[in-house]
Formats: sequence, C-alpha cells, structure tokens
Amino acid sequence: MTPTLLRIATRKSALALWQAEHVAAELRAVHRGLIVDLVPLSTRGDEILDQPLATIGGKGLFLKELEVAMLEGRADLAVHSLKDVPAELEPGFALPAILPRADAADAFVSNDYADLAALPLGARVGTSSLRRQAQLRAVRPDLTLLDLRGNVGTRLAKLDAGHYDAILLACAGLERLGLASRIRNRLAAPDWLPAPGQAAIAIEARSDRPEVLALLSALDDAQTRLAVTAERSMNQALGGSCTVPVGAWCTVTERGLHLRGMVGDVSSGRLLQAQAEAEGDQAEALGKQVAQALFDLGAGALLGR
Ligand SMILES: NCc1[nH]cc(CCC(=O)O)c1CC(=O)O
Repeated sequence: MTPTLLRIATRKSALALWQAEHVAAELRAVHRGLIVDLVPLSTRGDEILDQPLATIGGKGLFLKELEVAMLEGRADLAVHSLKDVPAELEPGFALPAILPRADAADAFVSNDYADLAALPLGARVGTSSLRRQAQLRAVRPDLTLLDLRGNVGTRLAKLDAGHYDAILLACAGLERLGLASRIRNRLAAPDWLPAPGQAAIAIEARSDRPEVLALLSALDDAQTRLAVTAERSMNQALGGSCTVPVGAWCTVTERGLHLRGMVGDVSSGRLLQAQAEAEGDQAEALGKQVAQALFDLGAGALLGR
C-alpha cells in the first residue's frame, strides 16, 4: 500500500536540516496530499569534534544512526550530502533519488584575502579534508595547514575569531545556508577537483520498501546520477575510503561523460591526475577506467596499497 506519511531521518546541523526540509518540500510538491515529517537525530560524526574524521572511523559515522532509525521503523528515509555517503552502502539500503547538483566547487573564504594567490607566505589555512590539503600543498607548499572540523557555522566562527587567515568550504553548503556572500573565490574544476558526489543531495531508504522507493524516485535527476555514479565508482575502485585525498569531477553532455580524477599526497603536495570519456551508459566502467589510469601513474603508493 502506498504510504500517506513519510518520516525523514536527518542530522541536526543547519545544513542537514536545510537539505531535509528541501527534500520534504519537493516530496510534498510532487506527491499532493503526502505528509512529510522530519526526525532530527544526533550522529557520532556530529558528537566527536575534537578528532579528524579519518581517525575516528570515516564517513559512515554520519549515516549509522539514521540507518538504525530506518531499520527500527522510526523513519522511512534519510537525507544526506552525497559526499558523506561511503562508496559502498550498507547492505539492505538503496539511494532511490539523487537530486540535481548545486555548485560543486570549493570556496576560498577569508576576511582579509581575495584568493589563494593573495595569501602571504606561510599563511594559516584551515581544512581537515585531505583532498583540500593535498591540493593546497600542490599550489602553495609554503602554507600552514591547520585542522578545522565542525559544522559550517562553527568553521566560519573560528575563521572570524582569527584562528585562520582563510578556510576552505563547499560552495554548495554556503549557498544553501544563505552564506554565498562569504565566498571570496571559487576553487573549481578542472584546476581544482571536488570530492566525489560533492554538491549532490542523496535520499537513502530501505531496499525492502518498494512503495517508499517508488515515491522517492520521483525526485531523481538522471544527469546528476550519471555523473556521481562515475565519480563514486572511481572512488570505490581506489579503495573508497575518506582517509586518502581523492578528487573527482564528471561532466555530462549530449556527447557523453567526461570524468577527471585526482589522487594526492598531503606531505609532498604531489597530485596524480587522469581523465577519460565514455558513453552515457558506461558510468561505472568509466570510473574504474580512470581509477586504473591513476594506479598506472603510481596511485597505489599514495593510497598505501
Ligand atoms: N563534510 C561536510 C559537508 N558535507 C557536505 C558539505 C557541503 C554540501 C555538499 O557538498 O553537498 C559539507 C560541508 C563542506 O564541505 O563545506
């Protein structure tokens, strides 16, 4: 029987709540009469803020509590930033919808400097993302890289308190929170690669709930799904963890898919880059092909395998 109520499990950060509200509004718009409620939950990834994500167990930390809520019948779906969703989902779960992508660029945010090139020698830049750190090292080996965790508001407050000369965030998150005015400069492809799936919102649900999956799939954007499938397939073929600096960017045109991939080394600032094109129905194979090209360039040593 088609459900008349859908409950969305979400993290409690301002960005997570915005994304869940956005999905709720879209669901109400496409399914007239459907009741959609939010179930805000705390996750381990939100609670442990004093350690880098890579050391406390990675991205799955943000999903676990939301998945438990779905398994226990307290929620019907969960809304995530796709870049926080591990390449391999927990068994029994699916991503029935991936929403149209926002701006996938990273944002250079600073109160004193217009862009990376304007930073003085040795300037302090805050980011806990290994991908951002490796790309920073590659263009500015002199910079002092400092850890920076917490939600978007916390990170901006730490910048404003003077702990950093600049910080890097995702443009998409700033835009969703009405903070686009904080973006001083966009760090964008092909010179600078985002995380696989960056700027796409994903809906997760139990694979054994066909009526729920059918309602949710109405929000799926085919073009975004193709692009992020290629990016996530590459990430998975490289080992799929968030403890290595990996960037990916796939564009979709009438001619097909174009995937760029990057594996970096934070200490040396060395970046390995590869790219390839494929037909629209070959997204997964394209991801594996670019991963193989990166291995051929020596990515294995950087990935510790
Ligand atoms: N890791 C936290 C996270 N997960 C998704 C976004 C931004 C929104 C998106 O990429 O969809 C952010 C914040 C950031 O990186 O600045």
